Amino acid sequence: MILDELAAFARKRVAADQAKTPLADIKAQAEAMPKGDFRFEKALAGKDCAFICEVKKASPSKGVIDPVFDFEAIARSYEDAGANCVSCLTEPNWFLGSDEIFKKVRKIVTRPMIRKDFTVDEYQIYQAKVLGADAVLLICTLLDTETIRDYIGICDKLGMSALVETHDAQEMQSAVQAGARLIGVNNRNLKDFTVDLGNAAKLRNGTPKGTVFVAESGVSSPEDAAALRRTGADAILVGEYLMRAADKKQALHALREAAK
Ligand SMILES: O=C(O)c1ccccc1NCC(=O)[C@H](O)[C@H](O)COP(=O)(O)O
Repeated sequence: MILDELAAFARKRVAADQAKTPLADIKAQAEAMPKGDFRFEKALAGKDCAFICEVKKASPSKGVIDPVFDFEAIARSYEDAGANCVSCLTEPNWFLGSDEIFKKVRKIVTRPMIRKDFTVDEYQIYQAKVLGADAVLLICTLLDTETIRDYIGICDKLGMSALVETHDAQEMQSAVQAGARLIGVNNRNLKDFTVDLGNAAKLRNGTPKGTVFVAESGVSSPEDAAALRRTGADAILVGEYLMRAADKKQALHALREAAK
């Protein structure tokens, strides 16, 4: 399964990074920074549907999405379009992302940013903080409940948000038990890449009151955004649709209008 490969490669990357900068050092760097104010989750908790706009060149399911990938121009257009938050992939092998891209996007974007990677080690949370991230992704398929709780605890100390991603009822239960405040439902099945926008609707009721609920993946039209909003999404994470849009400002405007 691709997720196992992504996780195995993430562990290798962590080992290589640790050889250069040990855990104690990256942790000290992160803890010396001003504590964040959880602005990622706050930015998604308004009364209107919020949008997390993603910067990604490629994905395992789609291959290369944007061969030109002028990520600085993309970042500028998301900023100008009023994205509530920005997601930036740093996974290098399948998504063709990098920490360097994240840092450059960070310089352009004033909105809260999530470092989108496959978190398998606490090291990556400290690394994300040092990169300037406001949030990290914790995928339930890759982490047990206890580990998710521990990682949320690390994020809390740093003032960062944790977007805890689920795909089924069991994972939703794990996210809730771990104390997640920001829960995503991935509409894409990461085992076979099929997309079912109904997945978010199916799992919406499993989230406790006060949780910020994010519908992730598979939005390919304003009608999709409208449907997800009707199911109770507080926020929608959109990647490919915006990446392929020639006019990102207009595309985000249309999604926002539809989700009113
Ligand atoms: O998108 C994939 O192919 C994929 C495969 C394996 C693990 C994760 C994957 N996607 C990561 C994402 O979370 C999406 O980039 C994100 O939800 C946006 O999805 P979309 O709007 O469909 O581009």
